[in-house]
Amino acid sequence: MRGPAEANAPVPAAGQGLAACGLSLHRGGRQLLAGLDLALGPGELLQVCGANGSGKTSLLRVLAGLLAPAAGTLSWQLLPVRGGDARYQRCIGYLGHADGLSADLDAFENLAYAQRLAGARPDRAEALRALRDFGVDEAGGTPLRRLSQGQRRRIALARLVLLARPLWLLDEPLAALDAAATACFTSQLATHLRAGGLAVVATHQLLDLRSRVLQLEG
Ligand SMILES: Nc1ncnc2c1ncn2[C@@H]1O[C@H](COP(=O)(O)OP(=O)(O)OP(=O)(O)O)[C@@H](O)[C@H]1O
Repeated sequence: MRGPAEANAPVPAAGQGLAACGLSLHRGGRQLLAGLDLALGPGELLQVCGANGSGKTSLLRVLAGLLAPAAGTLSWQLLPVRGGDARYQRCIGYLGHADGLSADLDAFENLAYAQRLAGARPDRAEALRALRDFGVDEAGGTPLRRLSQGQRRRIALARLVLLARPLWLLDEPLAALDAAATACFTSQLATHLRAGGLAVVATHQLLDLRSRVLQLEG
């Protein structure tokens, strides 16, 4: 059942979680965001929709600290986020259009690398569980260059779950996924939210979960 997704719903007061205040952004000579406020608390999902070029990716990159807005501020857990903020970066699970995986490594090696980068000890059993959750455990030993785009996307999503960051910022997570993988991802996202995680998802295909929806007009 689709939850009550409210388009451009009123923004709750900023508090624990992610808050953006007065975000403005120009790109390619166009104003994409003008004084945007948003706040997201534990267990909340924001879906960002809009036509091609309306600014979904740009907004996610601003929220991830990868792109500086022309104006506005960002805060996380009530503290301001500054460029290159390591405290904030450790809390984000960011997945862009590109999967950010090495094509020369297999899934286990990619996941182990990601765990090491995150300062954790690689755990093959945990990696196997995450790959199994996305139905790609049997392909786990194959270099990614020999896998399909959808299989690679599944592995990138398994990495997201494995790293267990509280704030997910996801750009078109359903790209290249079939119906089974879409259902797996939706279930994993619901589990993340139930556990108090937060998520901002840019999508052309609304997820069947209780959420707020931000419609960008571009
Ligand atoms: N690197 C860049 N330099 C200059 N302008 C850019 C750059 N990347 C994007 N833009 C501009 O920003 C606008 C918004 O792009 P963005 O990728 O955020 O849109 P989007 O809503 O994610 O689109 P899509 O649905 O196609 O993924 C684009 O129309 C483009 O004009």
